Amino acid sequence: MLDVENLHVAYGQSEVLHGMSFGVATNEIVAIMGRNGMGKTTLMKTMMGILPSTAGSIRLRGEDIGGLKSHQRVRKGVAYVPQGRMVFSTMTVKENIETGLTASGDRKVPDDIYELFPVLLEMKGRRAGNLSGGQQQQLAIARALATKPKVLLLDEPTEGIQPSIIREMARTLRRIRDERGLSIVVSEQVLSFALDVADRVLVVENGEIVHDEPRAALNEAKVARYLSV
Ligand SMILES: Nc1ncnc2c1ncn2[C@@H]1O[C@H](COP(=O)(O)OP(=O)(O)OP(=O)(O)O)[C@@H](O)[C@H]1O
Repeated sequence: MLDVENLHVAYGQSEVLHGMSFGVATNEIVAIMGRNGMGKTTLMKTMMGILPSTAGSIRLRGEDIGGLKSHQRVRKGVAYVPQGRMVFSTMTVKENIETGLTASGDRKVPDDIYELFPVLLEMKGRRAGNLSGGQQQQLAIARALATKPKVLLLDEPTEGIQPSIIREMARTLRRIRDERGLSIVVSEQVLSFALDVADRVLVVENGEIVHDEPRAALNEAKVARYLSV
């Protein structure tokens, strides 16, 4: 579904991704793990077209999308839940979700989005800024799903969220994958969440992928060592 090959990204003269390659299959959930500053956000932003790459390719179902602008990538089926959620705090919950509809062409928020996140239906008239962190994360995911994506990118969705909600989020993401046949790429520092949610775990260290293993065969101790400072 998604193929990243030899991706290089730099801020000015300083290269931070040094030739990353990986693929994500249809229906697969891949967790990209790594400590702060290792390049996860840079990778996510580059896949979404927010940052340019200096070399390499990004293909969606074989089509090179690396030259497209973000909004064009959304129309091709890539959706993004940024770090820190970035909901529009003065807009209502419903209005936030509706911003995703321009890409799908739907005129109203599909019922199945509120079925996934009943709390958003309850709160659809409230300003997003008044929601809790966990509710805002659900809203950011709902907004992304409103674009009807094939690939969902989430940047550190568990950041600042309490453990019970983190477990629920893992279940919800697997349900989204099962029901919609999506591919999901999630960057993460919390190993227990990655183990709950992912089919495959990659580790990024200093802008390179240093570990890539299916969940079922994962050497947890080795991954934990990469994550410890
Ligand atoms: N705007 C920028 N200008 C210059 N360097 C940057 C910029 N943004 C990030 N970097 C550097 O790029 C490297 C990768 O940062 P990135 O934010 O991608 O890491 P990360 O793994 O997502 O970390 P975090 O978990 O803190 O988000 C770091 O060394 C960081 O200092």
